[in-house]
Amino acid sequence: MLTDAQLQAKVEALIDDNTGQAYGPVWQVLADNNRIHVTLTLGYPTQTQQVALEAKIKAIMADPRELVLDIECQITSHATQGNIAGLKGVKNIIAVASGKGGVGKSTTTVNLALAMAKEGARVGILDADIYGPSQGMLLGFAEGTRPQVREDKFFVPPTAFGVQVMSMAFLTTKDTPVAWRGPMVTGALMQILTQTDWNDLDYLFIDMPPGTGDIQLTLAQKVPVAGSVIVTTPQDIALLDARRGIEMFNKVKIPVLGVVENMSTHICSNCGHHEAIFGDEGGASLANEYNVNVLGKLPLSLAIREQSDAGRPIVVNAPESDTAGIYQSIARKLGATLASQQNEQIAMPTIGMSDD
Ligand SMILES: Nc1ncnc2c1ncn2[C@@H]1O[C@H](COP(=O)(O)OP(=O)(O)OP(=O)(O)O)[C@@H](O)[C@H]1O
Repeated sequence: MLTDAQLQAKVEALIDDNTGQAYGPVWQVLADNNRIHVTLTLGYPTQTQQVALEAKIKAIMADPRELVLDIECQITSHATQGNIAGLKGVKNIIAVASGKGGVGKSTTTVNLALAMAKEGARVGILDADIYGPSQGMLLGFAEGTRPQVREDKFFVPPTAFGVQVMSMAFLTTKDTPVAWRGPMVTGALMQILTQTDWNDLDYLFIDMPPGTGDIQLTLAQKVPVAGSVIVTTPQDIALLDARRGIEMFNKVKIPVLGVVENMSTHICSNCGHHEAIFGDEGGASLANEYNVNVLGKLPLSLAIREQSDAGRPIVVNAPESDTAGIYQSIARKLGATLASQQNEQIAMPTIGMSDD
């Protein structure tokens, strides 16, 4: 039988799919004659990998004793740009942005947020896409949904599939935002952000307005963000726009945690053939140029659109599908990338609603 130290060395050398590197000393192994108890402590959630990881550990240990694996997740709060005050009730804000409209930013945000929740994190979504708020529809909220207001002071975010959600659309009529100009939009969004009673979130995803204009820049300066994700399609023009997105975040010193390439291949619904109709590897060349990772690639898929339109995004509607698996993998990589930033927020004041 292997000793604890030998078992420990084996698990430490295992490669973490989410980082591409060996796990290292994040394990605790305690074995007796019948049982090997392994505890893995990570800075990001990875609940959906439990079964696969157990199988991997069993295979490398080749030991007849019973294996018990506990995965513990300790998500810390990461520094914000310029160390601006964080948001009460939220450990990390992740901005999801695109250089231009219609590339699937909202669809990606909702599926990523739901995937992160499935991995075991506490998650929220703020729909800041003021001119086309769609999170309410994507999550199946009835039209006219309004948040509760507690003590005349703060909004209680409605929840869908365990995710806390706030949207300007919950507070306005259909025509309101169109008439607003930039400063009103950013003012209103900051107000919603800080006056919502976010309940103990590990990650708050912000569905940013598309583009890289004044509104986006102001938000990127004011919202206390831990990291950003750029959604792009492989077409050249979208890539050009995505560059502006990356440059905007670089300018305000928000880490770009990765690029998600959406609608990257078309899967024929008759024969299952994959075709890169918008070209290949666009996201990868963008990521190389700016030294950021491609977190994953989503196919152009009828199921993604249909299930989004029906208010049940694919991650909850078809959790066993290959596509849902891609979102899960992206969510884990995103969490792992943020955790690897090693820039923990140290006892900073927070902004937001307080009870006094
Ligand atoms: N991978 C995909 N496969 C098929 N359809 C998709 C995919 N991603 C998004 N869509 C569809 O494309 C349309 C635009 O997506 P979405 O609203 O998410 O884009 P957006 O970038 O947020 O747009 P906007 O600029 O309006 O905010 C939607 O109808 C959505 O269902």
